[in-house]
Amino acid sequence: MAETILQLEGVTAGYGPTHVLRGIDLTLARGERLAVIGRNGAGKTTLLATIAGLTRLHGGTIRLGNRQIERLAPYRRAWLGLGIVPQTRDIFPSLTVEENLICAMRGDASLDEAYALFPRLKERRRNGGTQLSGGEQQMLSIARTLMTGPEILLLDEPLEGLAPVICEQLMAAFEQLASDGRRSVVLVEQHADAALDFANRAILMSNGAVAWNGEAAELKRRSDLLHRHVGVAIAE
Ligand SMILES: Nc1ncnc2c1ncn2[C@@H]1O[C@H](COP(=O)(O)OP(=O)(O)OP(=O)(O)O)[C@@H](O)[C@H]1O
Repeated sequence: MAETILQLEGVTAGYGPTHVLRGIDLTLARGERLAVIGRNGAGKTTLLATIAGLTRLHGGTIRLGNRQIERLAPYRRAWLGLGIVPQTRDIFPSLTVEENLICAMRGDASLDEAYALFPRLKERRRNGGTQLSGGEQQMLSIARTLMTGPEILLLDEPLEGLAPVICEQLMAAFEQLASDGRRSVVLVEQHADAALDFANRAILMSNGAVAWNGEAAELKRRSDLLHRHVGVAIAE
């Protein structure tokens, strides 16, 4: 059985005094691809943000490998191998593409690898952050997180608002990133069909809790669950 790389137990978290996550238990194995599915406001972003240390933790534990990390600052979690690509992308608009990448670079990360994954970024390397299309900004946000050398990549709705052709390119890049089985990927996505095709495991979130946890392929067949928790049916 693959080694457990991330484990949440009884995690309750939110913003200030507000509780959004209510007792989350979750494990992630090395090389696993986990899809996180749920309606707007279910707590998907809050789950990723809590793993990355960006919310107020009210209770529970988070282990990364054999370390307990729930009290560590976000930058220390990043050093330990957690990389988050936020829904807001958060690229530095006054820096060029290359400068955005260089300022995140750690260890043996290389620009060549980032450019091999997203050749479009190489073409745009001297452009400022504000001169990029939405798809290019998303590629930059992903590539910049990769410069930190994450073992776990947390992707928050990376396809949101992007044209189908760009979505296909991004999904192909995720496939490539997960293909050697060393990196784990957690993908929060409204496009449940694309997320479930990519993932091997999935959770359904509802009202700040995990309502279902199992094989992604099984969830794809469970149109009753998808209907109830997401309001969509996936074409056969
Ligand atoms: N900064 C914040 N301060 C207070 N409450 C927040 C904050 N961010 C989110 N919330 C609340 O937390 C709940 C969960 O939000 P969250 O963004 O995690 O949901 P989500 O499943 O990611 O939804 P979406 O698909 O719309 O992004 C919502 O009720 C939301 O209003």
